[in-house]
Amino acid sequence: LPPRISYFPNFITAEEEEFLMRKVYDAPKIKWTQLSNRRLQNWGGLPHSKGMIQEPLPTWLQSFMDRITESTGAFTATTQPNHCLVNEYRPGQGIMPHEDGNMFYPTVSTITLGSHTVLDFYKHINDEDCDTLSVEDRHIGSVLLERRSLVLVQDSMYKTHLHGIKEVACDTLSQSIANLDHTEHSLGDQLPRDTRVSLTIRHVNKTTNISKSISLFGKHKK
Ligand SMILES: O=C(O)CCC(=O)C(=O)O
Ligand SMILES: [Fe+2]
Repeated sequence: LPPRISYFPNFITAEEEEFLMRKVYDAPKIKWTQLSNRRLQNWGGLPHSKGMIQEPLPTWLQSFMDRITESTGAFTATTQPNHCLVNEYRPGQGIMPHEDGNMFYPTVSTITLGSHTVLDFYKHINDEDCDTLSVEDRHIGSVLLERRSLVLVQDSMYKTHLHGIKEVACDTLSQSIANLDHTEHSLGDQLPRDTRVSLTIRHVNKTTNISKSISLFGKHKK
């Protein structure tokens, strides 16, 4: 795959995985947003092009975000992760190919809990010679995300490629899995999916606080 993807198997222990799962499922029901093909939780504020109104992150989450910063060097002093999106996928659920966009620093880090998945990468639809190709013809490779792993997607893989997860209940590992040698699995393995919870940890470029945002949205008249 083009630069760059970094894969860290067993980034967290089984106990830490259980701890994080418990924290996610202990969150109040109102914290969940139900989409047609998955559920999600937002931590740190709602990303918005005018600036994310920052909310304090719980310490259980902040400590894992700090570990990513300290152990990977993927974020700089001024681009510390400040946002976490929790996605829950049941077997057969996924996410359409998309780009994460310029609200975020061009690094995304994802911790996978509960089940593996396969993250697929595609050439961008705006690429020359690409506009006539089908989605499958634009597929350039995939990464197997095992439970407890961390993956970093940076640079051109972030900026000029799309990523997505197929809506299947079982993955058959093919040649297109770029990190197969760094996993516990082999070519041809069939891996049924269980419920997967992912923590997508990013730096939101533009942030604001509540008083700044009130004036930003024009409600603050003197
Ligand atoms: O669940 C994942 O690993 C990917 C989530 C994702 O791409 C997103 O929320 O933008
Ligand atoms: Fe994404």
